[in-house]
Parts: sequence; structure tokens; C-alpha cells
Amino acid sequence: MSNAVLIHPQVDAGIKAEVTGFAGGTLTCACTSDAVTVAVAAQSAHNHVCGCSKCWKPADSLFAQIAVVSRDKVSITANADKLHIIDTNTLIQRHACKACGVHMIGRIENKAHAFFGLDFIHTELSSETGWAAPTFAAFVSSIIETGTKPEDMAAVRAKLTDIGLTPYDCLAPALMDVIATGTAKASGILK
Ligand SMILES: N[C@@H](CCC(=O)N[C@@H](CSCO)C(=O)NCC(=O)O)C(=O)O
Ligand SMILES: [Zn+2]
Ligand SMILES: [Zn+2]
Repeated sequence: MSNAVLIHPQVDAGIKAEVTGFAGGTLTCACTSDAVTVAVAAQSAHNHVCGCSKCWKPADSLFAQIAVVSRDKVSITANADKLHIIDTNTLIQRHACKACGVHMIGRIENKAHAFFGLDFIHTELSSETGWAAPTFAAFVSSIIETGTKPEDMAAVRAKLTDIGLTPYDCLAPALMDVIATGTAKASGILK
């Protein structure tokens, strides 16, 4: 790995602070004509960088930046016909632009999952400033699956820690607790 560890353009040059009262914006894919647009009518939550192989990453980024928002605040406002679901078998159904490959929304259709009702979004696709800042790094070890050398992981984790994004190899504890709570309620273990 080169001297500089690059995580994601939204964090490498300093993480922008969220703006109080910010209430959403428009996500636009990378197409220079007939771009897909998605209106998001709320601030995002749980923004994080994700190292998994499934989330969309900008070119040369080790991580994706991804957040959630209530699905009832999300609407596709232009060129919806360019979207396709990359894999209908995954929990998060990622609707990507067929032309440029950018993921516009990741929707959970499984009503039994604790995250049902949330859409995953990449807020960097919006030109508005004020979105919630990323607060942790998820699925860090997963970057090995897409080519990072195991011996480079210490430097990656050190960089993440240095910029204030605590590295986890799954989601952060609060979100793992939400998922486990949903599972325990579904099984009846937790009333
Ligand atoms: N090692 C795998 C991990 C993939 C994975 O489990 N990704 C997480 C995080 S995505 C956003 O934080 C997940 O919940 N995936 C569910 C899904 O994608 O449907 C890999 O790297 O592929
Ligand atoms: Zn596109
Ligand atoms: Zn991911």
C-alpha cells in the first residue's frame, strides 16, 4: 500500500460537519445525460463508511459511505427506468443505474428484519451540504475480499481511528444490538 491510505473522498479531506435542521436533498447518479434522481426529504442517520464488497464505492476508494433514511421519505424523481436491482437475493436490494453503475437506493423488503422501513443511501450523490457525518467504519476486514492485503489492515485501521471513525468488522454495537433485538423478539425470547 502507498504511504497515504485513502478511505473515501468524503472523509480524506476532513469530515464535514452536519448542519442542524438539514432536511434532505437530491441524489443524482453519475450519468451526464438523463441522470437518475432521488429526492430524500429527511436528514440521514447512522452514516458510516463500509468496507463490504456489496456497497457502491467511488473509483479508488477502499470504502463506501452509506447511511439510512426512512423509506417513506425517499422518491425516485427522474429516469427510474434506468434502475435495476443488482441482486434480489440480498437483504439490501440495491437499485443501481444500469448506465453508470451508481447505487441510488438500497431497500429492505423483508418485513421481518429490524431494518425494514429503512433505505440505504449514499449522501455524497447530493450537492447539498449538511448531511449527517459518518461516525464509524463498518465491515473493515471485508476490504480484504476485494483485494486489500491482510498486512495492510493495521495501517487502514490506524487511519480510520485517526480520523475518528472507529473500525468494526461488522456494524457498530448500537446497530448490532438493534438487529439482535429484532431477532430475539421474532423468536419470542424477548418480550
Ligand atoms: N464480507 C461481506 C459482508 C457483506 C455484508 O454483510 N454487508 C453488510 C453491510 S452493508 C451496509 O452497511 C450488510 O448488512 N449486508 C446486507 C446486504 O448486503 O444485503 C462482503 O464484503 O461481501
Ligand atoms: Zn447513471
Ligand atoms: Zn456495505
